[in-house]
Amino acid sequence: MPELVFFSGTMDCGKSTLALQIEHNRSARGLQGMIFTRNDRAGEGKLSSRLGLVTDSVEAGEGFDFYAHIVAHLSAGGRADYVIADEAQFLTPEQIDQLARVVDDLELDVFAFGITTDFRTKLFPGSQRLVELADRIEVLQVEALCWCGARATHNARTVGGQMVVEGAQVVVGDVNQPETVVGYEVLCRRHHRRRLTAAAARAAALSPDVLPVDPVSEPSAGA
Ligand SMILES: Nc1ncnc2c1ncn2[C@@H]1O[C@H](COP(=O)(O)OP(=O)(O)O)[C@@H](O)[C@H]1O
Ligand SMILES: Cc1cn([C@H]2C[C@H](O)[C@@H](COP(=O)(O)O)O2)c(=O)[nH]c1=O
Repeated sequence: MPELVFFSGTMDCGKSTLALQIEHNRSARGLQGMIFTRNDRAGEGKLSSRLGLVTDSVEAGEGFDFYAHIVAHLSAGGRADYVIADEAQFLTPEQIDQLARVVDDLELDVFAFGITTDFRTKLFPGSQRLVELADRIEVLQVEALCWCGARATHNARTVGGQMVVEGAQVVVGDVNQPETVVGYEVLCRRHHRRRLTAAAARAAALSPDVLPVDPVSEPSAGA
């Protein structure tokens, strides 16, 4: 039975790598995939992983119709055994509906990859629709880690090195960026709530305000 599967996780947890592995394993067995992305950091029409792998893809922009595109491809004698859609958080809810129709009416597996929530911890519309429609939601097994060592569950955005919680939902970018540009950092919920990035935690640790109090000079309880 064909499925719509949503592989979700934070930024930098290996989603695009897994998409490329699924593509590799299936094409090695003679299957033909159709690969789509939107706003990949490597540029238009590319699906890229931080491990250095990259493949060509079809750029699924704002008005792109997945169902019509795939039907046209098949009608022209093309072959398609499965579909991969990376950066699926950027797709519109209508486009996710089209992907569900590809599964149900064209009987193709669709593997969608994306982050669930944005830097404000709000669902992306495309991810929300995937959660609503997917046959299966898979959380990536290689967990990204917060600076404290806990599993990272949230994405923080930094501007000038400071964590922000206001701004446009979509700003293409990456983790481990210099302070001068918009960057991202994955955090556990506790530290996302406290707006404590790795840099903020380092700064707080160095601040005299939080240095351990010398018990000798500390006034006694009753004083
Ligand atoms: N130099 C490296 N050596 C080993 N693994 C790496 C290296 N750089 C990145 N990775 C792995 O790649 C993952 C990011 O993969 P990627 O597919 O680009 O993530 P996503 O698409 O989820 O943002 C990291 O979590 C890490 O596991
Ligand atoms: C949290 C968040 C992320 N983005 C952008 C930043 C990247 O270009 C992609 C995520 O890519 P990845 O392969 O999963 O690392 O999404 C954004 O536009 N808005 C956000 O809130």
